[in-house]
Amino acid sequence: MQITRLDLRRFRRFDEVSLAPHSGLNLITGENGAGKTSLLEAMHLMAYGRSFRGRVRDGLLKDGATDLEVFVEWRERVSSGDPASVRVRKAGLRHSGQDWTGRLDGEHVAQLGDLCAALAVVSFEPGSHALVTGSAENRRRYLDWGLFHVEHEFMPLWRRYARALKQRNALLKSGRIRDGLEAWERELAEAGEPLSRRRQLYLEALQDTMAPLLDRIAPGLGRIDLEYQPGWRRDAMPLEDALLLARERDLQAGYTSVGPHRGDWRIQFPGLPGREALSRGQAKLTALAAILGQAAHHAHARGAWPVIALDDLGSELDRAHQGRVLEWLAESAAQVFITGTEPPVGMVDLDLDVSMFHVEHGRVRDGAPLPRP
Ligand SMILES: Nc1ncnc2c1ncn2[C@@H]1O[C@H](COP(=O)(O)OP(=O)(O)OP(=O)(O)O)[C@@H](O)[C@H]1O
Repeated sequence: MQITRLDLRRFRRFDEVSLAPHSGLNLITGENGAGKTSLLEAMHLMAYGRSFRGRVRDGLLKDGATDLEVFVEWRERVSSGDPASVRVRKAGLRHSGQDWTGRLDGEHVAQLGDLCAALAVVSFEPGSHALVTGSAENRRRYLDWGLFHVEHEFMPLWRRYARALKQRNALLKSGRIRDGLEAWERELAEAGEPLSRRRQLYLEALQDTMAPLLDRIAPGLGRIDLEYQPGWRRDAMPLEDALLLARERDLQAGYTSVGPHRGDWRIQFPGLPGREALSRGQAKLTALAAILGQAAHHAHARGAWPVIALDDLGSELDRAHQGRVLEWLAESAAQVFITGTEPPVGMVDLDLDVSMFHVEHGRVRDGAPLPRP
């Protein structure tokens, strides 16, 4: 996947701005507050239906404006037929007041999820170490995003599970346990068991891409093990039994305490002394390996790389670590966006082909070429 055009209107500080990125590495520089992150945020918004700067979509609309627009055009390889054939796709998103509307390839989309399914972007930003050190929700969302893009059957399963969970929780809250609680528990189990299995298999596959990647970019961290936690004692009993067993407690609490919605996964570092206390830089490298490993898995499973967006890559990583990450990125066939107030120091050491952009005064222009090593 390669984004060939990004247009923003009345988005954050931009009145109207356009970016025509290239394949491979794109570096976007600019002073603090110039709007570099906002450019990546707009791509992320199109690909996820939300910003990476929190759940709330408020604040995206330029001060004083009544609507915003994001337009993305990209090229992707057509999976069947001639391997060299590509198609151009276009997606638009408009937000006015409370309403969001989307268009994909000239057609109105019924739900923003259709845009998310079409455009695959993985984002890494200074808060991404939450994937390692933050709440389980970050890690579940990460797994589910990957599965959503590589397995068509995952989304219907996930929706079925979410619906049954909502129903069971509503019954628990109202105390009306005779109104079909058992049927909803069966439904939860029927959707939750395969959902959980898919997550586990996906995590096992990720271990194969992530472990060598982390070993390459941060060799000091040693071996890793990804450990899946299903959200109930799956080794001891099926989900339906676990729900039955938790029923009394759940009635008291008014919500469902077991199931894949409480699942999690962990990265273990068996060889690392003090492994519970990764430094911020180490946590950042680990989260970066998780995100890039997911991109590599996506490329393997789908035959095309997602777009990789790395906000402020240089911060908290020393020169050598930056260099290793950049070399890996340059060897991949992915389109990559990197932002920074300056070119990352690790980039200057390498003889890489980088397209340069500079954001200033609400505009994007071509940036100065990198100094050669
Ligand atoms: N809704 C809005 N309307 C107008 N300006 C906004 C809005 N939201 C954010 N801004 C401005 O946009 C800028 C933030 O942009 P962004 O975070 O993309 O900058 P950046 O170049 O990534 O900065 P840094 O290098 O400091 O991370 C700030 O100057 C902020 O005041």
